This record gives sequence, structure tokens and C-alpha cells, in this order.
Amino acid sequence: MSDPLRLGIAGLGTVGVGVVRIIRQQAALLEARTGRKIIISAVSARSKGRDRGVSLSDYGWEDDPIALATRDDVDVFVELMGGEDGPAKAATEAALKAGKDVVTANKAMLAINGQALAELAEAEGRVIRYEAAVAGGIPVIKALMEGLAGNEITRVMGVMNGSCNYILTRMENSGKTYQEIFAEADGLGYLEADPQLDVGGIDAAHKLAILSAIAFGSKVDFDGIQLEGIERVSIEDIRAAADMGYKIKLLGVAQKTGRGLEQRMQPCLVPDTSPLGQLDGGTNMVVLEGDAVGQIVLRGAGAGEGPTASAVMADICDIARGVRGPVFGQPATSLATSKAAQSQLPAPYYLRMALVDKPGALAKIATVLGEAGVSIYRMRQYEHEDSSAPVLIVTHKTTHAALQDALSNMDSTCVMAGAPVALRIEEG
Ligand SMILES: NC(=O)C1=CN([C@@H]2O[C@H](COP(=O)(O)OP(=O)(O)OC[C@H]3O[C@@H](n4cnc5c(N)ncnc54)[C@H](OP(=O)(O)O)[C@@H]3O)[C@@H](O)[C@H]2O)C=CC1
Ligand SMILES: N[C@@H](CCO)C(=O)O
Repeated sequence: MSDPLRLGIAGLGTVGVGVVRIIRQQAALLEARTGRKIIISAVSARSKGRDRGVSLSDYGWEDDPIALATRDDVDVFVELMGGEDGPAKAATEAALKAGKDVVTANKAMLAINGQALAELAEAEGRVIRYEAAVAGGIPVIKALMEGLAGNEITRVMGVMNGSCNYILTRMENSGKTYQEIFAEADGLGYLEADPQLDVGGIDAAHKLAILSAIAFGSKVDFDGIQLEGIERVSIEDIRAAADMGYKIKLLGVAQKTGRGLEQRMQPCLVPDTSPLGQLDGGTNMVVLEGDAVGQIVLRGAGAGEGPTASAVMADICDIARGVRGPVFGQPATSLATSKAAQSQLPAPYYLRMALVDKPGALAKIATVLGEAGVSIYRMRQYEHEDSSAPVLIVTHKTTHAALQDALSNMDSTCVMAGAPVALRIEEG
């Protein structure tokens, strides 16, 4: 039997406590599976006295996470504090320099500082594992890095923020507005301490940036993501999209195109019968596409104590078994600097507009679209009692530039009774 694997766990919140629980409750199973005892040497959090619902009396305590990360009786530093820099990054660096491996759930830190940390880890001969950082309990890092290692990845796509999916699903089911459901989700404690991380799409974009680096062999590039949150998704659009056979999701997409690496996180329409369209509530889904495998769909809990601790444990078990490898699947120094695609691949778009109800109004809009090279695929005008006519259009595939051209010319037609709404449709 090998020596025990000794952990130092910094952060005893939702995830940290979940990890402590699994290690205490599943000690025999973990030892049987890895051939080693997995033990906790010491822990760290901000307040030592807080009752966390698990016994910590067997473990040492450090107020300072850096002191924990560099202890002689720690082999693996488990960073579960959060934050893109500050103590999380400082302690991670200290751990690597002191010859420790690192396991973290911190997507913000990796999305912003992943390249530098990966270079440091690899120079020190250490590993950083982060299965929990993307889509919580779904083993998507393993799927991409190991299961699909023989594929050229063509597209990565997914719903990776449970709180946003909860809000959009609740709006759809309740008919309530974004503001009403945001307040409900906040009251239920479903949102991050800074809700903008969720509803602004930032948390999901952190996750997409990490997947994109692995999938396309490029340096993690959070700033290269075209980012839009869900704040402008209205209940009118959710209803209208449903009527046309779509659901609205905060969707992340990364793909390599002739014009560079396209990475975007934005509200999109997806067919309501598609796996993404059927994803309700706080669940996550990641769709991976490879040249040999085709498409695979992974679905599961993207957050919460059990699912996230499950992913952290997978990383700890790998280290216990001696499974090692470069942080992003290939040596950090070999990762390419990606060129961000300035334009998105063509797609169909959904347009919702209110037109002044007078002869020729629709014809003028059709002309503007036609002149910009945007072709109408489907169209619907609804009954109305006032003087503005609600009109929905689904276009054929078109470029974003052509669509913008059409939208900017619509104003001059003098038949618009309000600003049009345009949302991309992501098929398949
Ligand atoms: N919660 C989830 O479902 C998921 C979380 N993650 C990620 O996991 C990580 C942890 O998240 P979560 O458990 O929810 O966070 P919590 O806010 O529940 O817990 C954070 C913990 O870190 C401790 N901490 C914060 N700052 C310091 C510091 N300077 N020194 C020592 N300890 C500190 C806190 O101490 P104290 O308790 O004393 O205040 C607390 O125990 C984050 O990176 C998050 O993004 C990833 C996927 C899902
Ligand atoms: N706020 C995140 C937590 C998990 O990263 C979510 O809703 O998915």
C-alpha cells in the first residue's frame, strides 16, 4: 500500500464542506479505488469558530491559506475559496512553488490566470486539476481532455450557468417578468454574492473560456468572448419564441472558424425539441462535437455541495492514482495565442418588432431585409387591438453584419412602433 495522500483544504463553504464529508464518509471506498488512504492534514477558512456541520477536530487549522498550502504534511492543496486572484491565486502559486499539486473549483481564477498558473505548474512539475470548475458535477473536463483526445474538436456548446437557466425556465413556466424572477432567485439564495456574475453571463463565460482552451489548444482567452447576459430577455420574447417552436437559453458556443476562434456567451433561441431546449431549471448541459465521435451531450447538476464535491474528489482520486498531465491537455508553452474571430458564423435570427399598422408597413420591412441580403424564412403577425402590429420573423441563415445593416435601416422606414429585438438561433 502506498503512502497516504495528504490534503490541505482552503475554503470550507458549500464545496469545501462537501469534500470533507465525502472524505469522511467514503474513506474505505476511496482507498479501495486509489490504493491509498486519502487524508486531510489541515484546513483553512476565514472564521475558525463557525459551525460547519462537519467535525474538523481531527485536522490542523491555518488562518492563512498560504501557510496551509506550504505545510510539510500537505501533498495536494485543495483551493475552494474562490476569486480570480487574491488569496486563491496567491496560495495556489505558493503551493506549486512548494512542490504541491493543486485541485481547485475556481473557474474565475483559471479563466483569467490559467495560462500563467499552468506555465508555473508545469515548470515546477506539478499538476492543477479543476474538474469542478466547469459545469459542477458533470465530468466534462475529463470527457474533453481524455475521452475525446483522438478527435479534432469542432464545436463546444452549452448551458453552463444553472441560475440563468433557472430564471429563464421560471419566466417561461410562470409568465412572470425577468425582474420578478430575478428577485425570486435572489431570495432563494440561487445567485452568486455578486449576481452580475450569473445574470451578466460572466460565470458561464469563465467556464466557456476554460473548455475552449482545452478543445482548441489555445491559451485561455476570457477577453476574446463576445459576452451578453440575460438581462434583456423579456417575457414577451420568451412567449413569442415558444410560439415559433423555440426556447431561449444563455448559450455558450466556441468554435474555430476561418476567421479565428469564435467564442460567445449570449441569449440564443434553440429548438424546443432539442436536448438544449428541453433543459429545465438549474441543470447544466454541455454539447461536445468531434470529427470522429460526432456529437455527445452531457447533462447534470452544475452546482451544489454534492455534485461539485463529487468533481473535486475525481481530481483528488486521479492524483492519488498517479494520473498526471498538462493543465490544459497539452504543454502550456505549446498553447497557441488564438485570434478572436471578429464576426460570427452565419445563423438564422429571430426578430420581434412592432409595426405601425398601416398599408405597406410590412412590405417596407421586407424590402429593408431584402436589400441587406437577409432572407425571410418564416413570419407571423398577431391579432391586435391597438395601432401597432406585433410581427415575428425567422430569417434564413445570415451574417450578423447583414442583420445589423437591416436593423439600422429599419428606423428610416417610419413604420417601426418600437425598437426591434433580434436574437440568434442556434440549431442542433
Ligand atoms: N457552490 C457551488 O455550487 C460551486 C462553486 N464552485 C466554485 O467553488 C469555489 C468555492 O465555492 P463555494 O464553496 O460555493 O464558496 P463559499 O462562499 O460557500 O465558501 C468559500 C469559503 O472560502 C473561505 N474563504 C474565503 N476567503 C478566504 C480567505 N481569504 N482565507 C481563508 N478562507 C477563505 C470562506 O471562509 P468562511 O466560511 O470562514 O467565510 C468559505 O469557507 C469557488 O471558486 C466557486 O466558484 C464551482 C462550482 C459550483
Ligand atoms: N452560479 C453558478 C454556480 C456554479 O458555477 C451557477 O448558477 O451555475
